[in-house]
Amino acid sequence: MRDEIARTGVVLTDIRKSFGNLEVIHGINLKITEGSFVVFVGPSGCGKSTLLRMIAGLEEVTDGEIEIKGRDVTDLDPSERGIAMVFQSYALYPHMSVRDNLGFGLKMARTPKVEIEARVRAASAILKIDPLLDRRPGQLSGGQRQRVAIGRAIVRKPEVFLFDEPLSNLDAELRVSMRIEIARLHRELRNTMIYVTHDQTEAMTLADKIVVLRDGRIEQTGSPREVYEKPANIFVAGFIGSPRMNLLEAKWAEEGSVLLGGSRIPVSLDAQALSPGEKITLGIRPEHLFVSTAGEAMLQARVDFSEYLGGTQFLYCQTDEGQAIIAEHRSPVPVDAGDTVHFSWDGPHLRFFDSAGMRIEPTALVDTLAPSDNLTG
Ligand SMILES: Nc1ncnc2c1ncn2[C@@H]1O[C@H](COP(=O)(O)OP(=O)(O)OP(=O)(O)O)[C@@H](O)[C@H]1O
Repeated sequence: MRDEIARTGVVLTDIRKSFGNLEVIHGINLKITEGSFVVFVGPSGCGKSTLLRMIAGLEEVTDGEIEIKGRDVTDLDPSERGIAMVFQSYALYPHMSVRDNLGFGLKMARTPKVEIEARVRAASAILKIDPLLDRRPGQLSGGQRQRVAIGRAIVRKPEVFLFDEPLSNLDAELRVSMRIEIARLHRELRNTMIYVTHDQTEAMTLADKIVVLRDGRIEQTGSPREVYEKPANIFVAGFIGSPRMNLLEAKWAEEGSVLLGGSRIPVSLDAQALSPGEKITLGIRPEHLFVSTAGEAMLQARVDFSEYLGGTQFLYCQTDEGQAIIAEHRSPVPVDAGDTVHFSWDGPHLRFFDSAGMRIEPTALVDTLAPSDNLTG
């Protein structure tokens, strides 16, 4: 028990938030291991920023408790919580030099001058911003400003770093390099980091654990591999991954087969809870659909659009039954808009969801996999 408390960076217990009469966070429970990198993702308005701001103390909780490193901080001021937050807007003081921006929070906390200087030096060395220390924010590029904003968080030596879409004002190339810097920073500092983003790649590459939110509730928490390979439900399956997982409406036929359109397709699913004729959704990722011959195909579709991206090609198709599917086509065989294509897949890549949208664990399938093939991440 003691060990668990020591290792727990942040604990949210039954967190609720209302604005006026409108409840937007509906009882969130989450344990964040100390030193881990947790990313909140979800559609616009699902409550990512509100949750982060409540952890920061910038927003009051309506109900529930927040603990940081075993200490109840629910009613503490932001400055007393041991957190530092990095915003999308950088929030730097325009009239101060970078050096003064970095040291300002410490100065306000009456930290001795030598200590401030030492911490500013250490942070600027970590972020390689030494040559910028005497400039003002207006004389910096977007990436440099964000580096200063991160530096300002580092000098405070927080227990927990909170990032609210820190890279979304940067252009694509800079986002990639800053993303790598943030990953490096986490590896060096080993602090707990909680990060809100819209960007799938940031979530997948930075997170130890992804928290998928929808409408103020957690849909799933898991490693990037878990949420990608074993989505808990149709919502997560459709949200994680770009392009999204194909979700095909089908009917359970009998043990070992489903009806997809007019065809009976063999599946390795031991679903005793399903009865013949019951609706079932098949999930298959674009990269797992491959162009095959008519004889072995599971699916026939017409290509509406084709996007050629060099290393790969996305085919946007309609099945004969009018279901939209996206396939990632990597073979050298050319496929163009207007073509009719036969698709197939390997059974283990298929995911199954019941009529309530929850994933059905393919027990029979898992039992027959070798341990090294198991999908737990
Ligand atoms: N100050 C506020 N007053 C009233 N409603 C608010 C306030 N702040 C947020 N909300 C509402 O709370 C819900 C969650 O908002 P929040 O900003 O946390 O979502 P988000 O997931 O961060 O969205 P986005 O990805 O668009 O930034 C939304 O419905 C939003 O309209």
